[in-house]
Amino acid sequence: MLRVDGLGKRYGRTPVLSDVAFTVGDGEAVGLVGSSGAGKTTIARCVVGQERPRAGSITYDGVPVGRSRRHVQMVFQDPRSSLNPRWTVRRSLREPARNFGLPAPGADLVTQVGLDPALLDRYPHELSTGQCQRICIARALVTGPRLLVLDEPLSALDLPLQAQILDLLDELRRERGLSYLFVSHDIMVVAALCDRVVVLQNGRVVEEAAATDLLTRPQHPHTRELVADTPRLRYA
Ligand SMILES: Nc1ncnc2c1ncn2[C@@H]1O[C@H](COP(=O)(O)OP(=O)(O)OP(=O)(O)O)[C@@H](O)[C@H]1O
Repeated sequence: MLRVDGLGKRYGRTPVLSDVAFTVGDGEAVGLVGSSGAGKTTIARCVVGQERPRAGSITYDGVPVGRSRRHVQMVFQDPRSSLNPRWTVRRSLREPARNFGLPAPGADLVTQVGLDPALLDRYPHELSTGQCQRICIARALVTGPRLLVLDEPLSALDLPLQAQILDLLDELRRERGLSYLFVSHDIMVVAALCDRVVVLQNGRVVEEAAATDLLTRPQHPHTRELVADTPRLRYA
């Protein structure tokens, strides 16, 4: 289980996170929503150990996250810029395995994310954005993680592709028993994938609820705003 407790962070004198606390249970998908600047990416980066919080603790199964990197992996917003343009897909997938002294992944990993293994010898510029995001998801799976932190993984994609990647994430979670911390400004996308949602405003948690309750009975005014601001037709 991921446990975030009393998390605080400042950039210079500006506080960006204050006393943030939540958990992500085994096999659970938790959404982190909030408008731009709420602190979502900062939390995601703290969870994967890319940022050091000023206060609080983040543990995975009781171990500080900095020491459980293999089990907590991240998928970023812009798949194209998060792949090395000079590396083939094969190399991008081999690198995390090498870092952790694991065997190089085979073609089956590429198949699992819905791609043709022939793509292993291609470069990112030869792939579509959707294919790049599938490769980034595959890359995050190389170390056999238990938790994926997904930071706006759909925002570079058009709507039909968003739905496809959501389906893939849902399937991978069921097959592998993964947990997700899914960061998004879009409460509908989060509700489509997640069991539980944490709502953030100005670096504070203002509401936490089951995904279904959040849409039908939002409690906090900011949650109501987020629900009202999102087009309702998608993923219905
Ligand atoms: N490296 C940094 N230096 C200074 N301020 C930063 C830095 N990174 C983020 N911030 C500020 O911290 C606050 C939270 O940013 P963060 O990116 O975590 O929000 P967010 O909810 O992910 O927003 P968005 O949806 O726009 O990505 C913002 O006010 C942002 O300007």
